[in-house]
Amino acid sequence: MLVRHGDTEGTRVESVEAVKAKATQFLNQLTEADFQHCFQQWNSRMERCRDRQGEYIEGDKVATVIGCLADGLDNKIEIPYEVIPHFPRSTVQGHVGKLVFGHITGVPVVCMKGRFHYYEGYPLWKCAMPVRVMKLLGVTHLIVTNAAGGLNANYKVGDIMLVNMIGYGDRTRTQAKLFAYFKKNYQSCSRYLKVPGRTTSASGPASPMNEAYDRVLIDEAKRIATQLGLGDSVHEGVYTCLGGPNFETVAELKMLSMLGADTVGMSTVHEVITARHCDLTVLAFSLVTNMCVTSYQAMNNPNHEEVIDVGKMREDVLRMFVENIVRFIQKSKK
Ligand SMILES: O=P(O)(O)O[C@H]1O[C@H](CO)[C@@H](O)[C@H]1O
Ligand SMILES: Nc1nc2[nH]cnc2c(=O)[nH]1
Repeated sequence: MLVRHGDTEGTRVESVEAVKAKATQFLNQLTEADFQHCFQQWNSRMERCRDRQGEYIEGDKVATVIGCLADGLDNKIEIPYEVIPHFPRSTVQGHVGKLVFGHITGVPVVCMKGRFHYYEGYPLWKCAMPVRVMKLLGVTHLIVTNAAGGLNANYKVGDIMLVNMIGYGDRTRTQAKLFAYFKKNYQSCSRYLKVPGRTTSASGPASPMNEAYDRVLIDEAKRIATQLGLGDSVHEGVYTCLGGPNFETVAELKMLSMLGADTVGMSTVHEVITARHCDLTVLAFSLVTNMCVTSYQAMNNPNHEEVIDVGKMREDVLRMFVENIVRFIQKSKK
């Protein structure tokens, strides 16, 4: 499932408060039973899909969060978020808001056309909810992509960075929230997700994150990059997620740089935490859509248009890259 590079056409910063108000109102009405109901609905909806499409539910599936990939899938079935019970809505302008099922080189996949961000007013558990839905659909591997600012001075616009570690601008609060959520919903979630070997504790179920990003997939992705002639433009590094929707101040970037961050974005981390909690194998990468401005003297400013343009410019490369990774995943499971 991944990210709509080239799919985002503007962050509706001005409407965040309105979205927050709506989301809060919605959440206030949401009960644990609703959440369970949502998964049950999904199961039965997907059962109906299976009747029609057979192979979509059977066998191993890969999920990618990549909007541009969704367009190129074979045998597409599109399900708008609106018709999925309790599913969030895409509020970022240009995010189509559809789950797209199909095949990449014969492998069944589901892609998100439009993902959810904290800055849209959704709580993090809700931003990551599609990952749980994917687990329910039988997904085994999650390829998460993001548009990010390049903080590492050796990177260039258009480069790809394979994520090998986790960071979070507001990590403690984020994790506390996620744990609180897991704790509250663990029993019902685990029943549906069939997460083996997980136990509750005072702080919630523990998911080790030190190997969150699968080493085999990272190494294979690097090999594929070399094979595709992308060698010099593909790196491995640390992604940091901040809340957005604003880009960072120079001071924040200096601090993140000192802490060892290589790219900076506004997504991915909560999705990966959730994916690991339900035992999905994860590969994540950033597309460097702009270089972070780390000098007070610099005259250029990052902007969303640049992010979109670079996403579009690199769409073919991303597609080729992900197709090869998907092929490897399929081969390695035989
Ligand atoms: O993280 P993704 O969703 O790839 O997109 C990133 O790019 C946008 C900023 O232009 C923000 O939405 C930020 O989150
Ligand atoms: N936070 C953040 N997100 C981005 N998404 C694309 N570029 C950037 C950036 O520079 N900072």
